[in-house]
Amino acid sequence: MTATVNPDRTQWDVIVLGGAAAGENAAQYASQFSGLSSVLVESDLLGGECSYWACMPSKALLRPVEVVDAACHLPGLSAGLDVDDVLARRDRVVRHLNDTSQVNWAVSAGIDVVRGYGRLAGERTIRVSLPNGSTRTLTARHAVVIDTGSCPAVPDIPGLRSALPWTSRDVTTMREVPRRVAILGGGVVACEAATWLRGLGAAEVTLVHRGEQLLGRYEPFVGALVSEELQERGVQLRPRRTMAEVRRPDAHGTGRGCIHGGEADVTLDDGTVILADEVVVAAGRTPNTDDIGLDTIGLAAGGYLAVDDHQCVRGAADNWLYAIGDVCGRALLTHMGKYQARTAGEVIAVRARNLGDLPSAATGHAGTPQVVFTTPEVGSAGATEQQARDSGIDVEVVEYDLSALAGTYLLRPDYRGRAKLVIDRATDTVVGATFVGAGIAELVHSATTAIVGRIPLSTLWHVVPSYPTVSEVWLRLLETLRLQRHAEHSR
Ligand SMILES: Cc1cc2nc3c(=O)[nH]c(=O)nc-3n(C[C@H](O)[C@H](O)[C@H](O)COP(=O)(O)OP(=O)(O)OC[C@H]3O[C@@H](n4cnc5c(N)ncnc54)[C@H](O)[C@@H]3O)c2cc1C
Ligand SMILES: NC(=O)c1ccc[n+]([C@@H]2O[C@H](COP(=O)([O-])OP(=O)(O)OC[C@H]3O[C@@H](n4cnc5c(N)ncnc54)[C@H](O)[C@@H]3O)[C@@H](O)[C@H]2O)c1
Repeated sequence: MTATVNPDRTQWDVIVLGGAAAGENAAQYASQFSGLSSVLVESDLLGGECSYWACMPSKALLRPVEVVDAACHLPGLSAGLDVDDVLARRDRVVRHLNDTSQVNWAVSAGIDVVRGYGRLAGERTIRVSLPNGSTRTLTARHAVVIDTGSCPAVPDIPGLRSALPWTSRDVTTMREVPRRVAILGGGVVACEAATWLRGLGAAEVTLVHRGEQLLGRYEPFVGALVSEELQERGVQLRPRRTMAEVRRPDAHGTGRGCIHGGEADVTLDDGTVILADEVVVAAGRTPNTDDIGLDTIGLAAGGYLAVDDHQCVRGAADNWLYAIGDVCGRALLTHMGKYQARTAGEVIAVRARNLGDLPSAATGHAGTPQVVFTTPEVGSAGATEQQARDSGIDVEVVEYDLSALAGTYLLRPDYRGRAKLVIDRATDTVVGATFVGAGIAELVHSATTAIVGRIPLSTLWHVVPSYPTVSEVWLRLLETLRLQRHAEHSR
């Protein structure tokens, strides 16, 4: 949809470059109660990666797989899925790649939208290449916010690029399910994609990753449990490996989400060959900063934009330049980008109107939550044990087998899962929590609350979980800790 903005207007108080959900939040929070005017400059769909090619379509594909899995493990039930219907629902979830409702929201919030590709052209100035080939120069009275996001990193492996592999955009918008898939990567995108590809009928799915364990940024038991379950579902794992060469003589561009040509021969670095109908690259992200005019303000292109806790870009004088979302590299998650955006928007309003104290995004990052929607789910908040130790915390840990709860037994009799808390002995508060298992996604917010709220364990004892729910793990963890401490003191 084309937004109607006076074509002769050149100045706003705030310009947001990149109109993902975070950019929308930054514009909203800067303008809402301050009277500041704001404009979003967007080259593609308003709403960004999350709405159309990442979080929303991936979760739309994963949910039916999870429901079938849950039903198949509950005696008395059975379930099946219709792939065409699942893909059709995914298309509805991404609104058939139409951003009209997002543009309508922006207009109703008093935020202007300019369609085109923007680049910095000096301080507080954005030059936009418009779809009709002309350019338009916009200036900001107060601030420019960069929310240009990230794109898939494609490693420099011989033959990989010319094989036209699928990236996250193809695998989330897939129109057909390849029979044999070779995935490069062992992180969140790779594990989630393997789950839905296999769940939707791919016969052979192989994950090739260079780490010791899948999901290597989490507590070690996470990768072990997810690997076990993926393997039981027939996914082949190739840890400590990479692709040495990809040969696909008949690669051709058939469109996003369609199989990009003929068979691919994927040779691994140990010489084994995998035959695949599609190759998926899920090997991390690259920030979109290589072509946004950073050189015009003396900043280097290509890297993440380092920011302070007001989301102000380091190295740009006078607090006019902010960065939010993936591009600042703090946490590549939609909800954290939106948190950074709310902070940046309020900081801009406070600075423009001399309103006093500046909000900071430090506190929320200490509890950074994430849910990985594999089967089983993985949920975490705050630090892992290793991260806490590395930051100098005197750490105490406690773990609990989630299958021992009445709540999880009722979910499924063969429940498998684990929970772990990382505790700061000095303050007797939780600084990190990790859960793996079915139905743990909604537990994560309780952990985030405990961490960000620095709730002492002595108070957590009075936060009584309902019976029989998975939340009872909180009580069991405290009881296990109590036993541990008793044993420690009696030694
Ligand atoms: C497959 C997948 C699944 C994911 N699932 C989840 C999940 O479940 N939960 C979660 O929290 N996170 C998830 N993520 C991560 C999440 O998608 C990203 O963290 C989030 O989308 C980043 O948002 P952003 O604001 O940085 O920008 P993006 O969403 O990357 O959007 C940037 C926008 O800027 C525009 N743009 C870029 N350059 C310019 C320019 N020069 N001029 C004008 N416009 C420009 C782009 O067109 C785009 O619209 C997932 C990621 C992937 C790949
Ligand atoms: N549910 C969610 O919250 C969700 C879902 C998807 C993505 N995301 C976010 O998107 C971001 C990107 O995810 P991702 O999985 O692409 O990246 P990642 O950085 O999490 O994982 C990259 C993986 O690729 C492997 N790898 C990289 N280069 C390789 C090579 N040459 N050979 C073999 N293996 C290689 C790494 O070892 C790692 O396992 C993450 O930060 C994640 O937080 C979040």
